[in-house]
Amino acid sequence: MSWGRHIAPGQDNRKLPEVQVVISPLHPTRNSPCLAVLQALEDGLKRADADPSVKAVTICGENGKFSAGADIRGFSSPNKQGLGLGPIVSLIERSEKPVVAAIEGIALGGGLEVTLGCHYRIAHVQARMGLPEVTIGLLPGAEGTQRLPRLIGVPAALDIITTGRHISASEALKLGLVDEVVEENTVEAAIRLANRLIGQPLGHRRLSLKPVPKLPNMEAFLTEALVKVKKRAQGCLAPELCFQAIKAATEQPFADGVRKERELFNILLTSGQAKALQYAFFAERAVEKWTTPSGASWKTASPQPIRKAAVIGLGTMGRGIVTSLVKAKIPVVALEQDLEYLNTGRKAVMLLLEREAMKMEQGGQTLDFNNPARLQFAVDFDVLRDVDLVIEAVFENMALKKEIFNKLSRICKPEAFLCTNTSALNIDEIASVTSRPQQVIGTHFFSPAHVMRLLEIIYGRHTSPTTIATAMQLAKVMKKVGVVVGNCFGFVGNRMMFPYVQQAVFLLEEGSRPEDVDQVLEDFGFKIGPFRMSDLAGLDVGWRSRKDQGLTGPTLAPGTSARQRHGYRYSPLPDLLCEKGRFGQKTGKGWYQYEKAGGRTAKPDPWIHSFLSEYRDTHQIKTRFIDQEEILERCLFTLINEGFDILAEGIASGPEHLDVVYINGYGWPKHRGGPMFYASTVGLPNILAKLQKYSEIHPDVPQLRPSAFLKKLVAMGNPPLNDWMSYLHRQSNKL
Ligand SMILES: CCCCCCCC/C=C\C=C\CC(=O)SCCNC(=O)CCNC(=O)[C@H](O)C(C)(C)COP(=O)(O)OP(=O)(O)OC[C@H]1O[C@@H](n2cnc3c(N)ncnc32)[C@H](O)[C@@H]1OP(=O)(O)O
Repeated sequence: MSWGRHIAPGQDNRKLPEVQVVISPLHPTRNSPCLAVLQALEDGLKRADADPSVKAVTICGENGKFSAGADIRGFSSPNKQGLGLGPIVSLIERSEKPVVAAIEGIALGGGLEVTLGCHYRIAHVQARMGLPEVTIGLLPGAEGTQRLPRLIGVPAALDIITTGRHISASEALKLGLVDEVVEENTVEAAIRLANRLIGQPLGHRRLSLKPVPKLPNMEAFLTEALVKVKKRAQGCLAPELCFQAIKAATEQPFADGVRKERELFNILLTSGQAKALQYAFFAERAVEKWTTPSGASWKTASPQPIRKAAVIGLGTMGRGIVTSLVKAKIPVVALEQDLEYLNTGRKAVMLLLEREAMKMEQGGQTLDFNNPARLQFAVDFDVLRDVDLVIEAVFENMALKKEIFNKLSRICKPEAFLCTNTSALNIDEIASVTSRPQQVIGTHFFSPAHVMRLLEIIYGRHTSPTTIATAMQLAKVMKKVGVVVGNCFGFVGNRMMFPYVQQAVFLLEEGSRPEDVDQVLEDFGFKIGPFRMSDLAGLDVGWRSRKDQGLTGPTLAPGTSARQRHGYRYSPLPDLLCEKGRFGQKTGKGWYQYEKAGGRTAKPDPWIHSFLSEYRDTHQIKTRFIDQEEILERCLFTLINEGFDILAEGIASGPEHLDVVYINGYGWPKHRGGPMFYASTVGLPNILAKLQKYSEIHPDVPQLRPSAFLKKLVAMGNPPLNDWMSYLHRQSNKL
């Protein structure tokens, strides 16, 4: 931080003296001396106040960035930061000399709270503002929950604080969060304004002295708002506590509201949820720095530019992928096998794009998709000659994919990248039919592809670092989180999902009902339990895959035991449902019943209950009561156990990768940090002990047998998650 006299350029000859206070940089370094920044700000203000030659103050950031707020790592250090900013904001507000904030770049969190203490705020047209504390499990604890509603009213403050969303300068101006938006030099504009304000009364600009603007029916508004906040939060504490703090602003004087804010902030700060959310923040950034076991890395690989892309197949996935590419402003050719499929696909894509355009318009943005240079539909592979990258998104069938890749290899220009959207198939086998396996890569999108943030990026044996870097860059441009993983059946996400779903089905065999299992996992925080998920995705998808694997259907060897495959436990329950045409929502019946085919409201189905009971009788399974703890442990611990195997095999380069996959692709509750982070909070010895217990009871379920890597970590003394990977190749004499 620096401070000094500042004479605004282009001023009149009176040359009014003032102070420019420069505050914290955009990216606080790891151990950013935040307290030092605060101290310097306080000292600067006090000196400005004491110096009679100083008539006004402007506060701005360094290098064209106002502030990204506190260094998030500081919240988990013993000397927790953030608590000291409130009094400084008050100090700014109390200043008898006008204080103007010059907001450039970003003003987030504590940074924005500083501006709320200022008497005026000027923002650059490209600046973004927000109070994202809720996203890291906190609330704006420097009196922000008390000042913002006084400035812009309760509904807008509630929206900004409970969602943590960033807003543009133009929206900030509309809301009254800033007084002026400028296109030129913001600091100079702020200095000019500060000079004009010298000697003018400031009382009405001190937000702590203002009442919260009234609403015709504040109580009813708040009641309704709380329901919405809780629904969105799905077990996450921070949004509700943000709400409570804002409610306090509507009911209590400023000082009491600040006390309440502090009390709520401390609850959040010491909650495990804040720690988990802050871990998730850094995990998402850590996975950008990908590496592979062969030594390829983000540091040395450079992405190639993608000027034009193609998508093959306009089914559900292809439509979403095309929409994402158009939104990312990448010209795209959408290809289908014949005109009939093309027309159906085109209509669906246009509908998606129209909806997206409408959403974007609300945020003041436009989406240009009616331009053939941006989006072209075709049935002829010849149009793919000049594209830089193709994403194949056809049916999950190896023979079909190989046929397409062979064709692509012959038609596309030699430097084009060939991506396959698959959720499980072998990338090497697909690449083997091309003459450029180094440019073949898996890009596993999640449905709906234009909404879901995860992109699993799967490298094969021959995939080049440039290809990985290009796919990662594509993910970034599409505003997705790319996670680089190795090639194995189901990759990371589905491979971990398999034992989870398998346990859920075994629990039904033993005595649970679908709604019991779903409830436990939804109470844990999953957006949707495994059976509701299966009904949504369609039971026929897994059925087809099991038929392909010879686990069921006509290729199954005669005399195979109904509940065993290859000597291990198998449940035919999902197959039996499919044989009865119960594919889930699409047929109106699955694990639940629906109001009609395509219906969305799942209702427990008495038919399923009696079907399960008959099934247990047939197979002489004694129905038993299964408690919530067992449901949770068997489903989650087998998923986590698979995660340890994945790490040990080098399929993912760290636990953060698995966590980012699960948070962004599988509805894992972010406030629990992802499955591997959750495992670290439960304690690896506890997980191991439970797996051992369940494995003894169910010796024919290999997924319950503790992973060797998990055992090793326990033997090594349950090290912190950050250190796990360093134990992978260390010898343990305790094993
Ligand atoms: C004097 C007044 C100023 C205020 C000083 C602070 C005083 C503290 C007192 C009060 C506390 C108040 C509460 C808070 O402020 S909580 C923090 C609120 N802020 C945030 O949540 C912002 C989080 N950051 C982001 O949203 C983005 O990083 C963004 C700033 C928008 C930049 O995005 P982008 O350009 O895409 O860059 P990256 O996200 O990849 O980030 C680059 C690297 O910077 C690291 N980073 C970013 N923000 C923080 C942060 N707040 N704390 C610690 N580290 C941060 C990020 O991890 C990347 O690191 P690396 O390169 O190692 O991966």
